[in-house]
Amino acid sequence: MHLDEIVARKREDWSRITGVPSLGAARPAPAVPGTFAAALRGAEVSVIAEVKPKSPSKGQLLAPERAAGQARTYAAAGASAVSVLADTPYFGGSPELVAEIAADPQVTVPVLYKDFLVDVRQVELAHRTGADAVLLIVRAVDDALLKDLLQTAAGLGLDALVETFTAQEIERALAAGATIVGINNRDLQTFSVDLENSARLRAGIPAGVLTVSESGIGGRADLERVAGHGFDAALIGENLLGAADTAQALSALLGVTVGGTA
Ligand SMILES: O=C(O)c1ccccc1NCC(=O)[C@H](O)[C@H](O)COP(=O)(O)O
Repeated sequence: MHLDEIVARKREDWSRITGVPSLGAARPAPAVPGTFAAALRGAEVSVIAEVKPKSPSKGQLLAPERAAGQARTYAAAGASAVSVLADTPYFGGSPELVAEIAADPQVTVPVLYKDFLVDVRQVELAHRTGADAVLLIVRAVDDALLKDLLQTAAGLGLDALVETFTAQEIERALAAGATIVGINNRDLQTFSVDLENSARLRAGIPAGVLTVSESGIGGRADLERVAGHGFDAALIGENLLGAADTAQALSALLGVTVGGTA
């Protein structure tokens, strides 16, 4: 199930939805613009840890009943932000899961709403969950819609992580006004992962724009490599979720041991 198929299904689903779905509960405090961006600044390289219950390439990664607690574990172990899948059919998440995590007082870090956005109403839905930021995938939309999504997010106080895979997509992201640009190491058509993609494309992003290397990042050596290429943050899912002890795996990745610095 590659990106084109996922995006086609999202378009079809949203063409049938009227209005913006209600989440059945009052959303928490309004989003504060810049919260997610601020969390990525400062540290040598920040980690956005992902709550991804399953994936098309790897199948089940996290038992559904453990998904909400996983965000707490990540926040306690030093993640700078958490990314939570809102997509149900392919990734096993939901907007309700994002809302539960965003409302959890023990999740003390910003929350990224992770879905395949093809309609501005999805940004409104993300806002209702209490998330701090949305992911926008350049390849999934045309330039006009990308701008609309970015402007809608900004109008609601949400930051946007704009995901790219090629130099041309980086240009499109910047032209649309992106201030946080992600470079995916996973080719979403073939699922092959190559960390060199981040290294190759990093120079195309000007100073002042926050940068995130996404996918396929494993141990401390990978994170150091990403930091060495000047990235502000790394988005990491599978390699943390596959560890026997995710808190310990994240601490090791960040170079800290419980109670001190490694
Ligand atoms: O993760 C997948 O298999 C996938 C398949 C199709 C479209 C998107 C997909 N992943 C989206 C992501 O952005 C990753 O979940 C994220 O970058 C974290 O990657 P990883 O650390 O490799 O889990």
